[in-house]
Amino acid sequence: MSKIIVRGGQRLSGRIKIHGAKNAVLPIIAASILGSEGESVIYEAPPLDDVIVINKVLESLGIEIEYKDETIRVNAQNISTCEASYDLVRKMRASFLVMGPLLTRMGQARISLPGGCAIGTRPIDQHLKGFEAMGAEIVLGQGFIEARSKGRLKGAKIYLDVASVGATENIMMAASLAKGTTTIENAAKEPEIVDLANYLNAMGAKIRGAGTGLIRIDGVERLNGAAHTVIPDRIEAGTYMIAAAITGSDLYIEGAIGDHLRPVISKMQEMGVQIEEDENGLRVFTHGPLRSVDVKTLPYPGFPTDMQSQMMALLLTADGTSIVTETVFENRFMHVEQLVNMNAQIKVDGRTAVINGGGKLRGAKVCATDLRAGAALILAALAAEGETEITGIHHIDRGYVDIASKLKQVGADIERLVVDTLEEEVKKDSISIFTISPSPSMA
Ligand SMILES: CC(=O)N[C@H]1[C@@H](OP(=O)(O)OP(=O)(O)OC[C@H]2O[C@@H](n3ccc(=O)[nH]c3=O)[C@H](O)[C@@H]2O)O[C@H](CO)[C@@H](O)[C@@H]1O
Ligand SMILES: C=C(OP(=O)(O)O)C(=O)O
Repeated sequence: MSKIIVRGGQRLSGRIKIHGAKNAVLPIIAASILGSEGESVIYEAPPLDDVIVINKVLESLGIEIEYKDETIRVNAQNISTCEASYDLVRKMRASFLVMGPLLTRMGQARISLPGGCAIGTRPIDQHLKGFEAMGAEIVLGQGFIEARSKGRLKGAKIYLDVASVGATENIMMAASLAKGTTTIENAAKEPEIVDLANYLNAMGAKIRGAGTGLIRIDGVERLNGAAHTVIPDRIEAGTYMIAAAITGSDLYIEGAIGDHLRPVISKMQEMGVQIEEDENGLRVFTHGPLRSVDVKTLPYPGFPTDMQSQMMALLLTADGTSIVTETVFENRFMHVEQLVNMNAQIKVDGRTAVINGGGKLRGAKVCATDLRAGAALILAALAAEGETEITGIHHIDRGYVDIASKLKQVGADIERLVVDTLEEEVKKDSISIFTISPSPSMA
């Protein structure tokens, strides 16, 4: 088991380079299933545990896949089975994104039910509603979902009850090979949806309106492999922006796209953080104390739920009382208990947390209960007095490449102990097909 040790109080300076976006690359890898001829080449694929898992899902379907130097090559000409096993799907919910591509290309898919996770129940009813509207028959079995279609799926008008990111992606992929036109109303507008649509269009799909609430997909008869470069990870970028602000430092976040981070930039500026944008990234620095603000998470372009816990860590260092309301997931305050162990003053009532900022954070032994909770603990630890020991690091590895070494390089007193290289972790998990460069923090 690995753990991260942080001794707080260091000023940071320099540049941090942002990797490709986890939440963009996962659906893009799933979409590569649709390419019946030619190779897909996916650049800027971050070396994350989640990427390894979805690659393994594709491999288990008989697809040829190679992952080297942050580039994934997929040859999906032959697919030998339409079933994704429980062992893989339980490791990562996003595995369910292979349902749409398999169903539309092969006429059937059988996927284990993705489990609930720490941040909420996370149903998939909107994905299934979309597939059914396109003519698929859905069978819910013991622990699995099977979808079948007689012939090609048919284009349909689909209204999503919630602007679900995953449902929008799954339906968009399924509709790409359907007969006729599909419209998705109340579609999610996240930049990752636009990135997926760009990749699908490069494969030969006809998608318009991605990034708005109304997406129109004119189905085509076949799609082929294509080359695509994944967008930078806005949540990774936002996390390092907060690292700069929480330590009163000056950091340049290389690769961050300001337009993808508008709600985060705006809230941080409201707090008094200085942010300068240019075409290559963002400079984040502070002058003087920060002010409290209220934050409500919402689907894009609202404040991202994936930045809520990190923002809460920052609000602990601001003068005054802040209110954080989580509207996207019903159980995403698991980090509060851990932050309270670090002397944070936070009270939770349902979906609202009241944060009394300005007190001294103290180092403690804490546990990452989920991915972004883990990021928030690292951030709080950077600002805390004394030493913090963070366990549950496997959650953080799902979404951050080399977080400890990236922060160390800009001056943080941080180390990762009892280290396995990604390669060793992969071996333990009997994954042998990938060649992965050892990551600096783990070597
Ligand atoms: C791999 C990936 O991209 N993960 C992101 C994706 O997750 P994911 O795609 O799972 O999140 P959704 O947008 O689907 O979920 C948003 C809300 O809709 C609900 N819902 C969703 C689907 C459904 O069929 N029925 C339903 O009720 C969920 O329970 C949740 O309350 O978007 C989330 C919201 O921005 C982010 O936190 C995750 O990081
Ligand atoms: C919740 C997240 O991811 P996932 O949907 O993969 O669990 C996240 O990235 O914060």
